[in-house]
Amino acid sequence: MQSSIPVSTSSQPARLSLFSDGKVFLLCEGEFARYRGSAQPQHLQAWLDDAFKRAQESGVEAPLVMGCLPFRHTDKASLHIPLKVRRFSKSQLVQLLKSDLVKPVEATQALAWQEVPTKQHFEQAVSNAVYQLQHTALDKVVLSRTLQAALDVPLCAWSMLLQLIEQNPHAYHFVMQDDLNTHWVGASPELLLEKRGAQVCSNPLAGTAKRVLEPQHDQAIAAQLLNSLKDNHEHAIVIEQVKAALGPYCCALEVPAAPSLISTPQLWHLSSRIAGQLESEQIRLPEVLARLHPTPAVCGTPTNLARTTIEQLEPFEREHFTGTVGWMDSQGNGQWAVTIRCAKVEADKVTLFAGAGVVAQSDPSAEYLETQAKLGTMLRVLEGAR
Ligand SMILES: C=C(O[C@@H]1C=C(C(=O)O)C=C[C@H]1O)C(=O)O
Repeated sequence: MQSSIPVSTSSQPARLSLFSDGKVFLLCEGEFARYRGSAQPQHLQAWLDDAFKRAQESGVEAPLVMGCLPFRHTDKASLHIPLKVRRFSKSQLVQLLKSDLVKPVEATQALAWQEVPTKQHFEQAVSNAVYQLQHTALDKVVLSRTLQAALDVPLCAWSMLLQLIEQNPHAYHFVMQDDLNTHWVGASPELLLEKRGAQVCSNPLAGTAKRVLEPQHDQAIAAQLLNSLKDNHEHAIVIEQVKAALGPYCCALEVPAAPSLISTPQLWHLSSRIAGQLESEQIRLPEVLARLHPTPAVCGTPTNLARTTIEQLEPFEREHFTGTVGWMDSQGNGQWAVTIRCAKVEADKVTLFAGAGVVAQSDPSAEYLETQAKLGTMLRVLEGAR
């Protein structure tokens, strides 16, 4: 069976990737094995079992798998087992980035952003979705858009990471190298799944409002979000599905009765931290991830109808955007964040992504503004990263 597993074994010390939960920063160097195969859990698990065994036999110390699982189960996963994993605190990593990893680029370039789809097409897509939400079984769908810019001078993903850490200290930061010239960089506020022994945790976010500088007005916006029927409806749909996905694996599951508020520098979100105790520690993380992903925070409900609607209405490929990014050890413990507030950085192009949950009461121009506010996380970074 070995030949059907897409394995590559190489040692390219230049390969670097990073994942953090805002406290511990895992810097991964080199590559013992790479997986560019199906994201289906049975394929993934077969590769993981084999690759971890070979890594241990070859003397890789405490091997981890790192990488991204795409939005669509039918797209390819991008995972690797690094040769070496180093753990840093935030201040240690920032120091390392400044002294070693960040290459200042002399020429600055003003990025000429192109909206894909255009504002008009995005708002039209939201209107079409609202019609379907009012007339079909569709309950919620998340529609997204991109900003794309050509690059005269390559962007340094590590320099972007440094800005992200400084501007968004409380986030899941990541830099993942997809191929030699492609990095995914971001600071996600959303935990899809964490597993430590038999303890699992998920912290879905859904329901968003843009923050303002004036503190009293900002608090009023937060209070309005907490009381908004539309946003609570969007949120409840996600919580129901996360509960249904985790429930069968757990002997105990704690779900807050109502959402609370969390903030990023730009946004308020409705948040629910769901904690569970697995019936058995042997339950495999990839299987639970596959059951959970995609939640209606990034896809919609019913899931298949939402997926079809997204394929009909979004004129670009999401690839890793709204997938999941993270790490797992050979015991199946790990952390996986939702791949949002991110950029795909290629040699000659950068793409930013953002989406918004659409329900029957949605207003197209408000959803456009919500995506614009979400794009602000990466736009702010690009102002200082070159
Ligand atoms: C899809 C994104 O965000 C998701 C959608 C949210 C919403 O609709 O309110 C909130 C957080 C995320 O789950 C994004 O940031 O691009």
